[in-house]
Amino acid sequence: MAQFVPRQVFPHYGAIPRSYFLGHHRAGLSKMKNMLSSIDYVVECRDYRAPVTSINPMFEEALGKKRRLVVYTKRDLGSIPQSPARQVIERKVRSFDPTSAVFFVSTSTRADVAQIIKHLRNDAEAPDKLVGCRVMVVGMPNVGKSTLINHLRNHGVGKAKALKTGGQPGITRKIASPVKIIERENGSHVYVLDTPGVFMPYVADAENMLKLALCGCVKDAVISPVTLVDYLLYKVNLHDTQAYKRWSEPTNEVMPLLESFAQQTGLLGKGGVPNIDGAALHFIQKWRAGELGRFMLDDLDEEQRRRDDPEQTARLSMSQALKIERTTRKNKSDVNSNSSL
Ligand SMILES: Nc1nc2c(ncn2[C@@H]2O[C@H](COP(=O)(O)OP(=O)(O)OP(=O)(O)O)[C@@H](O)[C@H]2O)c(=O)[nH]1
Repeated sequence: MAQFVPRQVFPHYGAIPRSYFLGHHRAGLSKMKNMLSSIDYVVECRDYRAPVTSINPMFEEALGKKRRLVVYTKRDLGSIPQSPARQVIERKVRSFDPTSAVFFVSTSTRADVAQIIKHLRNDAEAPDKLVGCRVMVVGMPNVGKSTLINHLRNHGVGKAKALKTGGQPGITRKIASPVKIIERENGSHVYVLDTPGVFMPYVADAENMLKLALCGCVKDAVISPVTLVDYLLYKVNLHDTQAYKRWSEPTNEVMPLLESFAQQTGLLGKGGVPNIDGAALHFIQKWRAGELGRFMLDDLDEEQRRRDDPEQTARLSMSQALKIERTTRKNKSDVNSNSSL
C-alpha cells in the first residue's frame, strides 16, 4: 500500500469570514478603557494552543501601560506534562514577551494556579491599602478568563465558584463585580474583575481565523464546521496521523472521514444518512477535549523567523483593522437592503 502523505499546505482559505467584532466586544472594550484609572493591574489571558494568534493587539493599545502579567490558558490541551516538547514550547513563548511575567496554566492543575496567586501576592500592590488592589482580567472570548478567576478565588481564599463559565464564547457580557482572591493582614486585599471576551475587528490572515474558531473564540455557527474539520485534519495529520484511527485510516479527505465518524458515533439523520454538520461539530469537540492529540496550532519557529526579519510585513494596525471592519459591515448592510428591495 502507498505510504500516506499528509498535506503540507491547506488549500481552502477562500471564503472564510474575517471578522467577529460584536456590539458587546466594542462596548466592553470602551468600558474597560474608562475604568482604567481605578485598575492597578491587568492579567491578559491568551490561548496556549495559539499563543501568537490569540494576542489581541487592541489590549496592547488600550491597556498597555498598566502593570500586567500574561497567562496562557488551556495548557493541558497544547502539550503533555513533563514532556521535552512542553519545555521547548514554553521557553520559546516566554521569549516572545521578555518584559512581562508569563504563566502557563491548566486550571485543573492546582500548582499552575498557585504560582499565579504567589506572584500576585508579591507583585499586586495598590496605592490605597483600604481600597485594595484591583486586577482586571482580559482576553479573547472563551479563552478561560472566568474559569481562571474561579480557580484563583478557590485557591486564594477557599471560596466556591463565583462566575458563570461555558464552552461557547460570550458567556460574560459585562464587566463583573470585583471578586476577592487574596487576603492580606494589612487589609490590602487583591480583587479581580472579569470582563467580556473581546475579539479583534478584522483578522487579516484567514488561517488565523480558522485557528481562533477551533479554539472556540468565535461562535461555532460563524464558520462552516466542515471547513473547520478540514483544517483540523490538516493540522492533526502534521502532528499524528494515527490520532483518529478509531474512525478512519489516515486521510486528507474530510468528507469520507466525517461520513465514517458519523456512522460509527451514530450521528445519523433520516433514513440513516450521516449528519455531516453534526459529525463535524462533534469531531471539533473531541479535539477541544484533547482526544485528538495535544499540540499547538501556531508555528513558533515561523513566528521567531518573522520577529527576526527586519523586512517582515508589518501587522495590520488597529485603526486599519477597524476601518476594514466598518467597510465590511457597511457592504453587508447595503447588500441586505438591496436584496430586500
Ligand atoms: N481543558 C481546559 N479547559 C479550560 C481551561 N480553562 C478554561 N477551560 C474551558 O474553556 C471554556 C471557556 O471558559 P470561560 O471561563 O467561560 O471563558 P471566558 O474567557 O470567560 O469566556 P467569555 O465569557 O467568552 O469571555 C470552558 O468550557 C472552560 O471549562 C483549561 O485550563 N483547560
